Amino acid sequence: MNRHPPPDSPLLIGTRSSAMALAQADHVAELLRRLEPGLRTQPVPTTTTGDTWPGDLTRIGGKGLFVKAIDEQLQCGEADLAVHCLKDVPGDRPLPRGLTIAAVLPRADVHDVLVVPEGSPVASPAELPEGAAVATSAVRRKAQLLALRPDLRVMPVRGTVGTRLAKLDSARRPHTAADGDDGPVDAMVLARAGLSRLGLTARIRYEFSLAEMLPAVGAGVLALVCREEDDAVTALLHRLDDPAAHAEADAERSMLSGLRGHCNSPIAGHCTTAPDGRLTLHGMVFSGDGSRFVQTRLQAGPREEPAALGSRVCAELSRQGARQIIDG
Ligand SMILES: NCc1[nH]cc(CCC(=O)O)c1CC(=O)O
Repeated sequence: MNRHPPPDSPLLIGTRSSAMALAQADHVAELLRRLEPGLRTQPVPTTTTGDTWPGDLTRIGGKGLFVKAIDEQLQCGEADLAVHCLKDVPGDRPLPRGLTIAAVLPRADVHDVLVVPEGSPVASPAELPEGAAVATSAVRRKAQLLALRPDLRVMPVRGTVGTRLAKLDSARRPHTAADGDDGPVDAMVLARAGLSRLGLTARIRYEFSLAEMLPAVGAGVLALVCREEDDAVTALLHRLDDPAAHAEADAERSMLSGLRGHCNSPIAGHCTTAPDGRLTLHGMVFSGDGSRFVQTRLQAGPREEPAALGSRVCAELSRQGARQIIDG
């Protein structure tokens, strides 16, 4: 089925209105123009509940809120495709009805990085003073920070990457009860991929190794979502699909959904593709304070589907006691 008439109207790209989301939508528009030089696209920015709510996201439905509003735009025809950070797409439930991931773009860098306030001499986690405050709202990052440095005080932080950096740099910022922030911090953990999309990699002071900080499931992956019935858009987007990144994403998300990892479980997963195409999936599940964890790293069998690898890693983590650690 073709898109709603008129057929020559621009392809509408549903996106959040944050700078990172707009940059991602722009990037996809550029890729589409390279495929189809005559194609016109138009971003349709939306401010989601997740963007406007200043407090703890778990109280209003979790970080799935960022994608929910955009998915609704797609479902009701206000947008023809959406660009989602796969990391933000909930792993414990199927995509909304009628929507499909038509493509996964080549994967960006998956590493988490440490950013410090402008002028701070700190160059690594080891150089942070005893009891230093580090900002992140990701339970996965918190657990792994505490595993590295149990003395750190991990502080919640919300907002777009730009807002977070502004908070980091303003040593004395007004405290509002609603935002759950607790005064100045010594450092912040962010994803390299996000900073890179904003042209802000100069702010990176230290890159965590994968052994120090295993990434989130879907880290660095942009997923292009559209209506399943929209054959023309599905076929167009499919031409942008990166099969290796797609397979890695499928393996990681299969592990995540198997663990029924709701958005606040400290779960990390990273799948890589060997030159011969064989996938290896490393999965970890942590207790909230990082003091306990289970992990496994398994390679796919010769003809094993990515999702089957994810299930096997999930089963092995469960065998090691992942469930008890998640339920705490
Ligand atoms: N939760 C916000 C979010 N979603 C995706 C990215 C970065 C890009 C990526 O890893 O895909 C970020 C920012 C961050 O975690 O620092």
